[in-house]
Parts: sequence; C-alpha cells; structure tokens
Amino acid sequence: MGGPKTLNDVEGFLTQLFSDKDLIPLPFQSLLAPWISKRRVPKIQDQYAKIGGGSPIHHWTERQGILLEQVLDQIRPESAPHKSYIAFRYVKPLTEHAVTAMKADGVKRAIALTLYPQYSCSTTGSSLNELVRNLKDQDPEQSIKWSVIDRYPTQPLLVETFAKHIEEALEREYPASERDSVPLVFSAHSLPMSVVNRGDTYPAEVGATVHAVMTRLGNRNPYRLVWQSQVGPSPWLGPKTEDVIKGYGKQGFKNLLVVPIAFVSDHIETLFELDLEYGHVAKEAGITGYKRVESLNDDPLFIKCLADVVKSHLDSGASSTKQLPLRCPSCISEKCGETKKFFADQKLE
Ligand SMILES: C=CC1=C(C)c2cc3[nH]c(cc4nc(cc5[nH]c(cc1n2)c(C)c5CCC(=O)O)C(CCC(=O)O)=C4C)c(C)c3C=C
Ligand SMILES: [Fe+2]
Ligand SMILES: [Fe+2]
Repeated sequence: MGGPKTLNDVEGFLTQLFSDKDLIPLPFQSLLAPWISKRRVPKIQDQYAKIGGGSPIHHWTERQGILLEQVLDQIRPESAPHKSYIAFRYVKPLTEHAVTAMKADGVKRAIALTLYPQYSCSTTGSSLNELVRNLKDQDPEQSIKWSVIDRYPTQPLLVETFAKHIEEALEREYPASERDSVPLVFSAHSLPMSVVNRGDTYPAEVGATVHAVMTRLGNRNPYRLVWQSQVGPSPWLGPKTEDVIKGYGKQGFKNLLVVPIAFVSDHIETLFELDLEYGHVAKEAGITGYKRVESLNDDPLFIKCLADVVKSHLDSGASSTKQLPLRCPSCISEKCGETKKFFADQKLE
C-alpha cells in the first residue's frame, strides 16, 4: 500500500487510494477521488503530523527487502543473488517503477511477494491487478517470468514472531501474577460488509492467524479478534477495536494488550490509531495497563519467515496461483480471473 513520506505527500496518497476501484468502487471515480481526498487531507495530515510527519512504511519495507535478500542468498544459494524491489500501490515507488527498474536490471524471473499475510481482494488482489496492468503495458514481450505468493496467514515463523512479541510484551509490561489474565486484543484493519458478504477470504485468514498464535501461546489468556480503521458511513465488519476497549473498561479490566495482527510494519494504524487514539480511549475507560505489542518490522525471525515462504515456493516448483480467486465479485471491476490466468500462463523453467 505504502504511505505518505511527508505531510505534502498526503493528498497524492489519498487521491491514489480513493482512485483504486478494487479498494473503493465509487461512481464517477475520477472526479470523486480528488474531491474526497482534498476534504480528508487536513484530518489525515494531522494524524501523520502526530506520528512524526510521515509514514515509516517506506523505511520498514526497504529494510525488510534488504534483509530478505541477505537471508535468501544464505539459505538458497542456487538462486542467488536475490534482489528485492518495492511496488507500493499508492505512493512511489509504484509498481510501474519496480517493473522499470527490473527491466533495466535485466531480471528474467520474479516473484510477486505480498506483504499482507492474509489475502483480500481489496489489498493483495488490487496490487496483483495493478501488476498485471503494468506488465501488459511495460513488458508485452514477457521478458520477465512471474509467480505469486499471495498469502501466508499461518506460516510457522509468522505465528512464532507474533507469539514471541506477545510473550515479550507480557513479560515487560505486567507483573507475573497478572500476566495470564491480561486480555489479548487482536486488531486487524476492518472490511466493508459489502466485501465480507461477497466472500472475501480476509476475515477467515485473519481468524486463522489468531487461532494459530493462541494455540502456540497455550491458550492461556482471554482474547478477542476486533476490527479497526472503519471509514465512512457504510457498515463495516465489527466489533470495533474502540468499542471493545471501552467494554473491557466498563467490566473493570485494568490491563489490555493490543496486537496488530494484519500488518507487518508500523504506520498510521499502529502509531496513531492504536497507540495515540485508542491509548486515550483506554485511559478514559480506566485501563491503566493498556499496551501494544511491537510490530514485526525488521525482526530477524520475521525476515526468516519471509525467506522460508520464498524458499518453499521456489523448492515446490513455484507455479502456484491456485489460491487466487478465479473471479470474485469484490474485484469484478478489475477481473481478477484475468490476473489469475495471466500468472497461471507463465512458462517457468
Ligand atoms: C490489511 C490491511 C488493510 C485492508 C484489508 C484494508 C482494506 C480497506 N481499506 C479501505 C479504506 C482506507 N484505508 C486507508 C488506509 C490504510 N489502509 C491500510 C490497510 C488495509 N486496508 C493501511 C495500512 C492504511 C494506512 C497507510 C499508511 O499509513 O501507511 C484509508 C486512508 C486513510 C483515511 O482516509 O482514513 C482508507 C480510506 C477500504 C475501503 C478497504 C476495503 C475494501
Ligand atoms: Fe478478487
Ligand atoms: Fe485501508
């Protein structure tokens, strides 16, 4: 997805985001997108100002890419050297810039690796549709052969990294006598109910990650799966993170550990919404022990997770587009079936 590096980049970021038909299909989109974005700029700029003046997502994604190259070169020397390219959806470097750089470097074989562990047509689906559009335009001779890693919600090292971060936070933030009773509040970016009702697999895959992490932790703590960042008046998947925090406060809970479970790095959803906005909500609700688990960012265990995902993909023949939806109503405007066919038709050596 990417995020604005500076406050001046907020409007461009929002305009690209509201122009994405796979994320938010709007009537008269090319007219409405800049209009809605302009109206949201002051509010969103204020949020980015409060987290240091911009999104750190570029910094973390770059780190993840560089470290992934190093680990892959070690654990899979037969395909070394590996090189990573960032393809953000709404800010530079866009997919277009990644493909340009790859062609200039003479790349012949590539993997589209999503940094959303759980698949949604609105996120990974949108990025893959954008990639196919760009490839048809920028690489019509198909000089680069592609395969796709579109999800890894229960990959063992992903689960292990989340579990380790939760254990570290419990140990660091709470006295031993209270640790097992701290509610773990797993918070993921919500989806509009219209997208959920069309069968988007994201809610089930987020649930699968939560279940795997709780199993790994021995199911000691009470837990909830809750949903954040709802935008606009239409119905979104709940319960809302904010309401659940208030509910715990009403019940007299003094401790609460929130776990961002669908993001692999820090950005506005963790640093502003979870830390500042809901930190305030928790305080008002009397929850003095409100804490957040650290994001995955450049944790070597998470980098190893990514490297293992890529290694298994390559070792297994690497063709897999099996899981991509054939044609799903939530992204029908971009014909995800064509995207699946495009990748399935790649002739890999
Ligand atoms: C797993 C991650 C995400 C899913 C799923 C997702 C779905 C989704 N989002 C919107 C609308 C907006 N999202 C916005 C920002 C935003 N969204 C995500 C992640 C997911 N979105 C992130 C990480 C960010 C912030 C980017 C950053 O800071 O780096 C926004 C813009 C903010 C605002 O105007 O309030 C909108 C709008 C929809 C409609 C949707 C599913 C269909
Ligand atoms: Fe789709
Ligand atoms: Fe979003």
